Amino acid sequence: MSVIKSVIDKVKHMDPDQKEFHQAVIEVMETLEPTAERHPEFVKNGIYERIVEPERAVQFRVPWVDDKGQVQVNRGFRVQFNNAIGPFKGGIRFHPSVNLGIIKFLGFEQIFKNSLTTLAMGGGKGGSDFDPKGKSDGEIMRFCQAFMRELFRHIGPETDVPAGDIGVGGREIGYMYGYYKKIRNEHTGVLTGKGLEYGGSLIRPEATGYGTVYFASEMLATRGLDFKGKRVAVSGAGNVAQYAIEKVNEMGGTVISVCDSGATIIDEAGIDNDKCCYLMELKNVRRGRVNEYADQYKTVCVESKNVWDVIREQGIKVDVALPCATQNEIDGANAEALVKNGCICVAEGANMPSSPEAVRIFQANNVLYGPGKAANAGGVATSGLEMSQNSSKLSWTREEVDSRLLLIMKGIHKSCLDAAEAYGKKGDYVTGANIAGFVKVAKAMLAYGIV
Ligand SMILES: NC(=O)C1=CN([C@@H]2O[C@H](COP(=O)(O)OP(=O)(O)OC[C@H]3O[C@@H](n4cnc5c(N)ncnc54)[C@H](OP(=O)(O)O)[C@@H]3O)[C@@H](O)[C@H]2O)C=CC1
Ligand SMILES: O=C(O)CCC(=O)C(=O)O
Repeated sequence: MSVIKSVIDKVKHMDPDQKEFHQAVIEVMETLEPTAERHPEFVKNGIYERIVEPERAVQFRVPWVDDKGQVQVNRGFRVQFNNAIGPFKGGIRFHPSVNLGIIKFLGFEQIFKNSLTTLAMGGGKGGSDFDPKGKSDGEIMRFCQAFMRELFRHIGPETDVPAGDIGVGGREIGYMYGYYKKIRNEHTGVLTGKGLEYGGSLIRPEATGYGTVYFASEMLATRGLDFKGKRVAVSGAGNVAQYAIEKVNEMGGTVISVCDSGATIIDEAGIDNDKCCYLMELKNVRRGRVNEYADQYKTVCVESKNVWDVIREQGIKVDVALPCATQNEIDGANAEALVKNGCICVAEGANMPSSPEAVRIFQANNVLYGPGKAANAGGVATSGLEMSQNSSKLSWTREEVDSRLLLIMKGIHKSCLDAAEAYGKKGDYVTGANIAGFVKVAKAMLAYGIV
């Protein structure tokens, strides 16, 4: 039996209920077969067995008091997956669906993504099953403080540097950083995505969305195409979606959709910059639902369905798809429909938003398909730039950070294509991203011996 198959079997056997983690491991491992043939030293030193096992995974109790004075208890996690090339690095997710398997899938993906950025960052991820929806600002603050009351002992600027993800934005980072500073009595780059006044980087809020569009633009350029005049479907309405919309508008495309977990909006006239500002205020300040957008602009609003279901059911034409909400939002039927409706490019702002069947359909139909670990790496890359600025106690201009982000995304695109070609899979961004990300980490692990 090949080492790859035996690693996959072992992962399934050890944690049978962690289905998202299995999905991520299978997707990566199946493309790494040729690296085992070319690098027998990786096999001999157990690199494949070791890379699927987190360095450590911490689970903890998060007790907090709600506005009615009642004690609530949530579960917190931090999975420190691999620090071969730098401190553990990856976001924190607050969402009721969070469990150990989801955090492990995200932490595992982060290893390869962070490696692709070329910056010195290992892979990690954390979160809680806490649901921020409908909570008051005071409740969010008390929860963030309770979460940090345990997390602080596991993190540090040279150890593990968390950031935001679903349900964790600037407000939550502020509360967590403020509490860390209080109990450790130190001002240090222990979190990224911080406010500009206390060590954050310009462009970090924009970086994941902008980076995804930069990556898509590079993919389109391989076929002599660009965003001008393209109809673009975006899912989600949060951080990544908002700045993807802003960048698509700048590049001359028309974004026709957004969604949250309550509804999908189809705006045939396009979500222009004014409407995007409205969406940002709605989501980031008023913390409302996207159906208010439909009331404001008299657009189509389909309750309880995601963007991809609506596009399939209504036969909506789309040139470029940017899934920016959550894992497995595009299933096989949705992928078939996107292909049928003319989609030529999919760049994943979210982590693992396409199911394995959807990925197969995109690739079989020659769609330019950019997996999340490459396409959305701009967020963590800019977190890496925030860490650099914190270490040197400097703040770079918006132009400087954005130009570095663009260069990094171009570099990731090239690394994916180069690795794919070097391993006989020309144009396959999945294989390219996995191999390019993996080989660097594997070589570092090899250098350390068995630890
Ligand atoms: N923030 C970052 O820097 C990075 C984020 N990512 C990934 O991007 C994705 C989005 O993250 P981000 O924008 O930060 O998170 P946000 O919390 O800011 O936004 C998430 C958006 O997706 C929607 N959403 C979540 N689940 C569903 C669902 N099941 N159906 C429909 N809509 C849903 C949310 O709606 P609702 O509010 O109703 O839940 C919300 O509008 C995630 O996969 C994340 O891991 C990747 C790299 C970096
Ligand atoms: O900025 C970071 O550290 C993490 C971003 C993130 O969570 C991700 O890339 O999925």
